[in-house]
Amino acid sequence: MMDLALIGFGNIATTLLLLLNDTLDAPLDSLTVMVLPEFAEDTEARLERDFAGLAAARQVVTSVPALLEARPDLLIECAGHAVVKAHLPEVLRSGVDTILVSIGALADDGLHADLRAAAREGDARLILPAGAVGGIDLLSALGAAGGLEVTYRGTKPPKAWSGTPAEEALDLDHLGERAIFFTGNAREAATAYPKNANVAATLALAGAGFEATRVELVADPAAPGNMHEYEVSSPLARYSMRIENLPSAGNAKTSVSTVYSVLREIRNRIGPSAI
Ligand SMILES: NC(=O)C1=CN([C@@H]2O[C@H](COP(=O)(O)OP(=O)(O)OC[C@H]3O[C@@H](n4cnc5c(N)ncnc54)[C@H](O)[C@@H]3O)[C@@H](O)[C@H]2O)C=CC1
Ligand SMILES: O=C([O-])CC(=O)C(=O)O
Repeated sequence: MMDLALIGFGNIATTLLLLLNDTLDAPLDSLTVMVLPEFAEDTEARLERDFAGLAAARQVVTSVPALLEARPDLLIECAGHAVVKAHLPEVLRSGVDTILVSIGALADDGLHADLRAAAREGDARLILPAGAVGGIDLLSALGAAGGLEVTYRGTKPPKAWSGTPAEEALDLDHLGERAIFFTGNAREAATAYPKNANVAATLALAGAGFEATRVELVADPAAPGNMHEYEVSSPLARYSMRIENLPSAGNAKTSVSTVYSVLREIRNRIGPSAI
């Protein structure tokens, strides 16, 4: 049915494989998972324990050349910005269609250009999923007409901002009320908050670009989840969006809907129709 490869075996990857296990009509031909060497043994054990029925053949690798030997039809990057830079040019140049989840990495214009050139060279496609946000279809369509104004606000409970520069501005453990700790553009947000502002980059890429997309980041002890709100004004349409996402059990920074967005991309590639 498909030779699937993943880079990363964290929250998104493992949840995605559980979903595929539950929803695919037929097993994958093969599943190749690339992890850091220190996680190889545990990952092999987990693949055999939980995903033996998901793919006819399963293997864990620790390098891109080993991954490419499996000749995957589709690769899903769910490992982080550093992996996008270090490994995806080679993957795309080798002709492997790639779903890039850590979209904020594309705030680096040079890297984005390299990836597009690699995809052209390899006759591969670089696929950017909507991830944790919605309305990307309309935003991207309106973008073609120009004249877009986009303002985005990302609000999460304080603990989702731990380990980020928000800690320098706020006492996240004792935050009593909502606090805006970042105001700037999408490039600054995606670069400074690589695990929390991929959505800002997605909106920028689909719409008005990294400089023109205004961003506010907020910690709120009363937030019902990871919230993404944005307003769009264009000569053709105006709309606003407010999404309250359930955080992942395995990573409070990442919304569960991100995994379903990747699942949608896979299903759209293997089903008889796409939506
Ligand atoms: N586009 C979007 O809307 C969203 C994007 N994301 C991004 O997706 C990515 C994955 O998110 P999660 O699964 O929640 O994170 P996670 O931290 O649970 O998993 C990342 C995994 O990548 C692995 N990894 C790191 N470097 C590696 C390497 N060189 N080779 C192989 N594996 C490596 C880590 O060991 C870890 O298991 C993150 O970059 C996150 O910021 C998350 C949510 C929404
Ligand atoms: O944009 C990100 O990096 C992650 C995020 O906010 C979410 O998953 O809700």
